[in-house]
Amino acid sequence: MNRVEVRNLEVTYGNRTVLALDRVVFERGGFYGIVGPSGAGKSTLLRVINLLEKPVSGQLHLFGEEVDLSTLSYAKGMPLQRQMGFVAQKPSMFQASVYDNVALGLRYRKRNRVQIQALVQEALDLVELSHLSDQRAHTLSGGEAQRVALARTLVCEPSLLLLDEPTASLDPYNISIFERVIQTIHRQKHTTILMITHNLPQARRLAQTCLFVNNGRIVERADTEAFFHHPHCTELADFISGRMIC
Ligand SMILES: Nc1ncnc2c1ncn2[C@@H]1O[C@H](COP(=O)(O)OP(=O)(O)OP(=O)(O)O)[C@@H](O)[C@H]1O
Repeated sequence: MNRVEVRNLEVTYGNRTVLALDRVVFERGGFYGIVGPSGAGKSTLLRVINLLEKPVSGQLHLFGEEVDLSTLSYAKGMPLQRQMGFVAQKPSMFQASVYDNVALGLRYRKRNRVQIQALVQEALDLVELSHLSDQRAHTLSGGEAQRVALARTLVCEPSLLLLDEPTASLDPYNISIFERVIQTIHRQKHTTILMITHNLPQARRLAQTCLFVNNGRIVERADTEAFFHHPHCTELADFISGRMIC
């Protein structure tokens, strides 16, 4: 996979512009933390990249292809979307077993039964939930369900993993498993990861580069160490110290 590059992006709701970006590049294999106050436009950015949002204007360079976002057809978007994985804050489980939930994407991709069994087993082992394979997914605890959602995404081996506050509702035990899994995937598969989080220590722990989004713009971007230790703009300094009034 090549870099992900967004250019000339404008997203509006009614007459309000909620995201306006000239250019942002995410290098292949990078782990990016996206932080910023509520309503800044972080989720909108991830939805645009995941082709779930049709902006007024914008170009996307994705998996070596140039995409005009405002005119993108379903037929062109679908194969690109299949190379991405998305985990949101709240997992939604299908009314089926844990196994079937994780197998779903592989069945869409027409993998054979033996391959599916091996890959689902591997994904459930990774999130430490093999023992719940036969359990109905809608009976899982919130933390277990989120780990199943992660397994369901990773089993399809996405080149680009989009995470939108994935651990916001989890307890420390589940957070540590979730973090360990995405670090492993990043290290072993060189998956590009974009993660929105309100948990600043988490962004510091995991991300190589952080971006600060405020009022629909990327106001600052830096290596994680510099981002937290030497913020350039006052808004970021205020945000990090908890002084920002949203
Ligand atoms: N479908 C929609 N219709 C109208 N306004 C919307 C819609 N989706 C998002 N918005 C608005 O766009 C702005 C950006 O929303 P977005 O969800 O991207 O923010 P965010 O930075 O992810 O916030 P949070 O951290 O609270 O999740 C917000 O003001 C939100 O109310």
